[in-house]
Amino acid sequence: MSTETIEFQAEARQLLQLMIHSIYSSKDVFLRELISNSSDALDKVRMAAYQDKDLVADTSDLHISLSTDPAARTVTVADNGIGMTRQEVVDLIGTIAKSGTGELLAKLRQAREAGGSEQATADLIGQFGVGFYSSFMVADRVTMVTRKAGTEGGVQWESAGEGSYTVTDAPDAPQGTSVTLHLKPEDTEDALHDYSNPRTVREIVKRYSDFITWPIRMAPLTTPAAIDGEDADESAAPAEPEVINSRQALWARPQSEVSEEEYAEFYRHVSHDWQEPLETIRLSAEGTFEYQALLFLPRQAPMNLFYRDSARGVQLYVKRVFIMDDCEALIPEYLRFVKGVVDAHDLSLNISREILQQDRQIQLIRKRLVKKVLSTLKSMMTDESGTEKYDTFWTQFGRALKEGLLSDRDNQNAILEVCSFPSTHDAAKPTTLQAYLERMPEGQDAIYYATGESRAALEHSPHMEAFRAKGYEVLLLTDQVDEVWVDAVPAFEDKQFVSITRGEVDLGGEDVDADTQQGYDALLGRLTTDLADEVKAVRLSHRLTDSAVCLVGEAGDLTPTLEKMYRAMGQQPPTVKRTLELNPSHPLVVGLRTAFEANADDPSIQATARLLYGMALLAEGGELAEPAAFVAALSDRLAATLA
Ligand SMILES: Nc1ncnc2c1ncn2[C@@H]1O[C@H](COP(=O)(O)OP(=O)(O)OP(=O)(O)O)[C@@H](O)[C@H]1O
Repeated sequence: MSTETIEFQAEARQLLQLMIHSIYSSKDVFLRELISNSSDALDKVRMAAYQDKDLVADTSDLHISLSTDPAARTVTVADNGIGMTRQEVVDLIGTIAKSGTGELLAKLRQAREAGGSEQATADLIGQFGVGFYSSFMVADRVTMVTRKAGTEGGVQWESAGEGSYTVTDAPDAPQGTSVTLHLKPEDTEDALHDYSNPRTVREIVKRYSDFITWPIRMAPLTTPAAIDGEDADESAAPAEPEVINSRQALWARPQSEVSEEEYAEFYRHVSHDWQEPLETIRLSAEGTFEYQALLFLPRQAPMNLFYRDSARGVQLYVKRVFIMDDCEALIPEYLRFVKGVVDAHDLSLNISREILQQDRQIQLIRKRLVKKVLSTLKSMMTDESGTEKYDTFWTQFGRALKEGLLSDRDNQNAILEVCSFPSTHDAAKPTTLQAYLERMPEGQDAIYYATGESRAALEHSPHMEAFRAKGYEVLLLTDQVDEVWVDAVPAFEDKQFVSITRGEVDLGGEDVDADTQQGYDALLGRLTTDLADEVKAVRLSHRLTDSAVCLVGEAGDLTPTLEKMYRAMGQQPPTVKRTLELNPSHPLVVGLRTAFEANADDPSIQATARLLYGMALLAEGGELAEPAAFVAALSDRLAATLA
């Protein structure tokens, strides 16, 4: 196959355009991205050679080499790592195969059209982890030559970052990948430095990639003639390539010697994030079973946090040797946003993913990581100097963390301790459960909550009336996961979670007296028959003060929101009938009883029963099955009152 011209996939093209016209203040980061890719490629070839003894790959001198050519205005980042096949080049470089890409691009466009801040746009772009494409921030043409380890013959890829790229055979390509950037003119005003100057390159490597464990070699200039800033001693013998990174694993260095900036750069390397981490967590164990971990909480949720393909887990090293990315066995799914590295000293180098799941050491490490993450969250939450970090964390990752209430029973309480929930106490700020308990008035002995689709609907639902009257705070739970965990978590600090929309409530108020109850028995029986298709029963209510009616479920029943969620997923859950509760002191209910007692055969009784049921649905923010029938019945009733 000779030269082929191929169009970039539409999303890739859009993203490239954004990169090219990028307003990133720091264009230097392209180098970090390329070095990071090379480092990954070296990790991969070492692992591949280890796992497949027949692989014809050269792993004798794995390294990254940088070279510049000031005259030609190029800079090249090369590695002798895993490389790519022709098909991989097309699939990995020409397309973006991440779920959520379309939505994020749409958000970006909106942000731009709305004149959003440059930082906001940059943060959005950063969520893509644009890696290789960042080359086009500094280059107007990029050439990549690559050969997959263990295969013959390579390919050359080239593009100006416009609509298409070319792929050509490169029979003599060495193992690995070499990326050459044909640099745009220097433009200091636009923070576009002269990346063909070795000194500039060296400084950037020191700043961003010092910890990379592979040697990064800087080739000497072939023309030592006066390069601005580079000490050229013409009498000296031709210099050897020089290793310019210190190669020290951050997690193995004493904590006091590692700067925040170094942690931040390392975080960017492992996470592909462009921002700083929100929190850095270190832990280590010595003795018979030794390991170190360096974990990070990101500042922003990745776009695919709630997609199935969301990568999870931290990197696993064994005695400084990279073993695998995304090691799921080390981190439970609900902590999938945690990034970082675990370096275990006593594992076998050729441990597989399957074996890892059962390895006792790994299970122990995982247990400790989880506890440490949760205790870190607790410190963030109770930090006396402010809870901004915790607040950011909760906004970004609270939804994911709450999944742990279902999947990690052992840590249920520790998770509850670091959760926050919107509540009726303060519309602007969610509350912790501890704070809720502290505010509980005398006489309240449960944690009350309501689940539903929006805060507004819950706040105005009739179910809330008696609680408001009593001054009891109610948690307003509107995330999908809330519908599920509330049934799985019995209590917090001995206080039960009680739904205000399910079961009978007894707020210790005045009971409906026996006479009233008796007076209503016949009507309740009749309404239960009339509404048999819609409700389980009709009874008098203890929870209404202002409204005439409301619907309540039984504890453990599917809630209306859950039913809807199942339907949205294409399932057909059994329809759950609820109980209709009437407020015996409401004029409408009193009037209905009078009408019923006057003439039990009056057809308007049944019509009113249906209207009451519809009203109860509407008041809680629900949807009527037949809105037109409801409206027809309502206009009939209204017309009758005017006649
Ligand atoms: N030097 C390289 N050697 C081998 N494969 C590479 C190299 N550079 C890039 N690739 C392949 O191309 C893919 C895309 O690279 P790119 O930099 O765009 O994104 P990424 O590194 O996967 O992650 P992110 O998009 O989060 O930065 C990589 O995942 C890798 O498979």
